[in-house]
Amino acid sequence: MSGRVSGLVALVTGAASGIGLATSRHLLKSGAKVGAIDISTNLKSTCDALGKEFGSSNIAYLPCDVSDDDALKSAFKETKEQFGSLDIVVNNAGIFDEDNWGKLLKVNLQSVISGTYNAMELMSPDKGGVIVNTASVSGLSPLPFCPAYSASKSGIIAFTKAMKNNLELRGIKIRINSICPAGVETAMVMNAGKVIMSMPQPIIAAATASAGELMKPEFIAEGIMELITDASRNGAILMIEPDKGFTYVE
Ligand SMILES: NC(=O)C1=CN([C@@H]2O[C@H](COP(=O)(O)OP(=O)(O)OC[C@H]3O[C@@H](n4cnc5c(N)ncnc54)[C@H](O)[C@@H]3O)[C@@H](O)[C@H]2O)C=CC1
Ligand SMILES: CCCCCC(=O)/C=C/C=C\C=C\C=C\[C@@H](O)[C@@H](O)CCCC(=O)O
Repeated sequence: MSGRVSGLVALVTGAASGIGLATSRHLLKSGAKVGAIDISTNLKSTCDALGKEFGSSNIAYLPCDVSDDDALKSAFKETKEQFGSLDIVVNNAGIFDEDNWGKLLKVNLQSVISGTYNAMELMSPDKGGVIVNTASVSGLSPLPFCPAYSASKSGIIAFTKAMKNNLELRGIKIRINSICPAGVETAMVMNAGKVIMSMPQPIIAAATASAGELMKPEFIAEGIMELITDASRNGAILMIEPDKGFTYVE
C-alpha cells in the first residue's frame, strides 16, 4: 500500500476528538472510507457531521472501548464487513490518567498491540496495508509528571520497531510506523493541566518547564498522513515539535 488513499479503507481509534478526529477528516477528504472507533458519547454526532460533509456511506460509527479486546476485534471486523477491505489502521486512542495506571496501560498500549494483531488478521496478504501508532515525545524522553503514560508510549515505540522487523522477516506486506508529538491542543492536555496542578510543587515546575507551544491536531494528522502515504516509511518514528516540525528519529 503506497501513494494515494482514495478508495482505501481506514480504521481510526479515538476518532471522536483531537488527533483522531483530525486524522479521520484528513482521510475522508482524501477519498478514504473510515471506521471511526471511540468510547465517547460524542462519537455519534461526530460521525453524523462527518457523514454530512463527506458522505454517510464513507463513515462507519463504531462505539467501542479499545481496552476490551473482544469489542475491539468486533469493531475491526465490522469495518472490513461494511467496506470490503482494511488497508489503513491508526491506533490512536489514549488517556492521561496516572492514578488509574492499569487502565492507562490497557487503553494506551494493550489496544495498540491488539489493534496491530487485528490489522494483520484482516489486511489483504496481497495488497498489504499500513499501521500508524500514536506514541508521544514522552516515549522518547520520559516525563516526571507522567511516568506510567511515558512508559505506555515507550512501549508503543518498542513494539512498533520490533513488529516492523517481525513483519519483514515473515514476508508480510504491512508497514508499521509511530508518531511522537509534543503538546497538542486537545481535550487531553486541557484536562491534564488541572490534574498536574494538584501534584507536588517541584513536579508542577517540571511540567511547566517542559511545556512548549501547543500544536494544532491538524498538523499531527499531516504527519500521520505522511507515514501512511510514503511507501519508504517502515519502522519510522516521527517526532513532531512546535519549533522543529517533523524529525525522523532512530
Ligand atoms: N494532546 C497531546 O499533547 C498529545 C497526545 N498524544 C496522544 O494522541 C492520542 C490522541 O489524544 P488527543 O487527541 O490528544 O486527546 P483527546 O482526548 O482529544 O482524544 C482521545 C480520544 O480517545 C478516546 N478514548 C479514550 N479512551 C478510550 C477507550 N477506552 N476506547 C476508545 N476510545 C477512547 C477519547 O474518547 C477521545 O475521543 C493519544 O494516544 C495521546 O496519548 C501524543 C502526544 C501529544
Ligand atoms: C510537554 C508535554 C509533552 C507530552 C505530550 C503528551 O503526550 C501528552 C500530554 C498530556 C498532558 C500534558 C499536559 C501539560 C501541561 C503543562 O503544559 C502545564 O499546563 C502544566 C502545569 C500546570 C500549570 O498550569 O501551571
